[in-house]
Amino acid sequence: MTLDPSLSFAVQGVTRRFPGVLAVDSVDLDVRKGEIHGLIGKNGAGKSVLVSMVAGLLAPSQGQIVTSRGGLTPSQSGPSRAKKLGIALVTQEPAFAADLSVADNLFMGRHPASRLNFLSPAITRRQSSEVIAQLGLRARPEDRMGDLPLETQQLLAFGRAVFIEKASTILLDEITASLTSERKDSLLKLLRRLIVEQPDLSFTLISHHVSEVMGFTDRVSVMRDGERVATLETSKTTARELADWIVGDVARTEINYTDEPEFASPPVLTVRALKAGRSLSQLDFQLHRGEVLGFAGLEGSGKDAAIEALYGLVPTYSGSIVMDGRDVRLRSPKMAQTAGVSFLPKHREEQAVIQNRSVLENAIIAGLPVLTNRLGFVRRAECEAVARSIVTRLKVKTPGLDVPIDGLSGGNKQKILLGRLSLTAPRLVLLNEPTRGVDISAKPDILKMIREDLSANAGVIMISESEEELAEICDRILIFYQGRVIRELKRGKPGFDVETIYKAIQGVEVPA
Ligand SMILES: Nc1ncnc2c1ncn2[C@@H]1O[C@H](COP(=O)(O)OP(=O)(O)OP(=O)(O)O)[C@@H](O)[C@H]1O
Repeated sequence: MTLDPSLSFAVQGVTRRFPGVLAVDSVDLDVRKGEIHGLIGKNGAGKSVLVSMVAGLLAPSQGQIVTSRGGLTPSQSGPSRAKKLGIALVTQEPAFAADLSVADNLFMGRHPASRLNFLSPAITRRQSSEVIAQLGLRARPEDRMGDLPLETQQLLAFGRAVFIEKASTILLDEITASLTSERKDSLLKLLRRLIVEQPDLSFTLISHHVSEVMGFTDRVSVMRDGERVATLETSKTTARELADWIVGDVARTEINYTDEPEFASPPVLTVRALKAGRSLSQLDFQLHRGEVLGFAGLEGSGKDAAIEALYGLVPTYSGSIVMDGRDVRLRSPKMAQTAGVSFLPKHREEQAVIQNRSVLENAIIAGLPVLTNRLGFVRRAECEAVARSIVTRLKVKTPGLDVPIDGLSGGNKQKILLGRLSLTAPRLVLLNEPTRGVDISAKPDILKMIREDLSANAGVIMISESEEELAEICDRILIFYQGRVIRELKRGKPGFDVETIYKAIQGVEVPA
């Protein structure tokens, strides 16, 4: 295992398989010392699996990762080995102990090497203050980690890797995704400053943003379907060219066009000049019964704020929301439900599944008001009939109605949650990533159910990270970019294809 001294690490013929999935397919990749290397590709392209192998969290099925201090192979891998090689991975969800202080977290696991090298609390406090200052954060070494905003925690995880572990190969997995734009800019500028100060460092930056990669990297590698399809000098390429590499040339033929749908009835929802949270600055649109409308955009583009405002989760919104001709104020989820809105949140396990409760209870909870008699007792037989009909109609695989929902697969849980959405006969159904974390076999059933059942008597709005999925089931797609809708795509019209959706989301110019 030898490495060209100009390189920080080399991925050589690396493959990673999971049952039924070839996540990374014979990838070769060189990352140089002193460079910021972007890694970009659509969802599921294999970026995270690749960097997880470089960080020793997953062993390659084949191939090796080589650094100047040694390598990682199918038989010799592991996070502590990667750490010894000077590799650190920073992710969106830092693994900190919420109850410990910032200083304790930053120095966790760094045992004194000798009595003379003892890390006294005064030293860890002082060094923590220095890290905090380098990152320009508002925090103190003694603050409880769990009390700090996630953004601060993420930056501290970065600070630990760079300033305390002094790693030389630093992998950043989408850490810019949830940062405010000022924080993002200052972090990316800090990367450049660090590289100038320490030319042996390298940063490998996974990002979904073409503009970010164009603005802050030296070279960029594009992943598609598990393969590295290109490595480009950023200064010699354009955003358009990069987007072309990401999408590939198969996209245009994937979708079966149908005629442009017509919706003659009055709209169920009219939104005017909606402004909500930090990210949504302006939104105007109408939605009809029977229509499935996609919201597409990068994180922070305003699409999530829009859907949350429509479910009463952003009480400070401004603008007008008219449902079935009536002006409504949606200051709380309760008010939204009363107005006829149902919502499927993105974080199913934390926000929608009732853990340790049965399939039956999870299936009927939204319908309790109509399944309870005048004395307040639940009508058991009706509840069972409702739950059974959800299970049968959506082909939910469960050993019974009374078993805890926890044992069901992600796809089967999601079917239960989607089934219960229609119990209140909503006029507007909001779905945030309905196929997130769902096994592949359940996806077609879920999409069919959205298309055929949920939209039968309601207007449906759906957010999805998958352009393919949006193009498959939506009638119309609104493209959000930097807080507003920059493009509307209609089924049956030119541009209703994966390539256009992807480029429009990235703000890369596409002909209208
Ligand atoms: N633990 C796992 N078990 C089975 N399949 C997996 C596992 N982890 C990832 N995959 C699959 O490997 C493929 C590549 O996933 P990966 O997370 O690397 O994509 P990505 O490019 O990072 O996407 P995203 O941008 O959405 O994070 C996908 O098909 C994914 O479903």
